[in-house]
Amino acid sequence: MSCKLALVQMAVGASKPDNLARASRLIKEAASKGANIVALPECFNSPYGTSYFPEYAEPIPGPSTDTLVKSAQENKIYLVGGSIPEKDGDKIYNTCVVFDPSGNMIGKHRKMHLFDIDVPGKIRFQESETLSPGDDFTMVDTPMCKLGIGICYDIRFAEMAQIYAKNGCKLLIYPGAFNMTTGPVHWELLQRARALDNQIFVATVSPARDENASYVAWGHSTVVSPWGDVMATTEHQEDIVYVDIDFGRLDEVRSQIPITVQRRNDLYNVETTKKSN
Ligand SMILES: O=C(O)CCC(=O)C(=O)O
Repeated sequence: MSCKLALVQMAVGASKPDNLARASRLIKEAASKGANIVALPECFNSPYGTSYFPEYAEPIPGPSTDTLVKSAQENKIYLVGGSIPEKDGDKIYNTCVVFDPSGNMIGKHRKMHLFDIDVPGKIRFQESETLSPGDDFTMVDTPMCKLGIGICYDIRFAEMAQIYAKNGCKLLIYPGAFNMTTGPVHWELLQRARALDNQIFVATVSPARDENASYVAWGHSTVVSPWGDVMATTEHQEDIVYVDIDFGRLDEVRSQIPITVQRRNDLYNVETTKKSN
């Protein structure tokens, strides 16, 4: 089984209609090059920042997801819709919605781990000032593979990726927007770690860098293989990263270095503690 994955590293600005139009145009371009799974970056319809989230937030379904439905249908692709600030009652979430080629919503992930960090003199960011965390793992079945979805800071939590891998996900997609402090050292390292630990494919999709934005994104959307090597990547400008994924590679790596069956689950185990709803 194989797929052609496209990561749309798009420029995001202050105008929501412009962001939506740009996303639609780039999704179409990716599909015209043969991609059957297309992924957008975190916060693709809004600048990234806690003061912007309440202003740009909208319900799901809403205008932004309506645009995504149309793009998925018109281009007959699986669409991992980056993320948008989602308004639900008096709460706002950072949410990724996944559509099938008929435009059906087949997954909805609310960022589980909020990006609250403080690196003195470098970066302080507190998503929890305006966002609430989601409480659900998001695994999506496609004919090509089961996908696991996380958003940005979620990638720092190894347990989440382990639970996805344990449940049969072969490709993890993290729309994300690292920054100029953590990006250079942590962005690629984290995705290679998640890929190598779990022997799965990992993809990250960033917005393009805007030096004038209040939050400057690192860029470097990337795909890593189960062997831990970078299969495809880019710099920080607007770009589309393409990669052909052969899921047979995953079985190959797992049989060569069989850590998945060598785990000492008699001594330790990673599992969800979430009670079912
Ligand atoms: O973990 C990091 O360094 C960056 C995370 C981030 O930017 C986010 O979660 O949106």
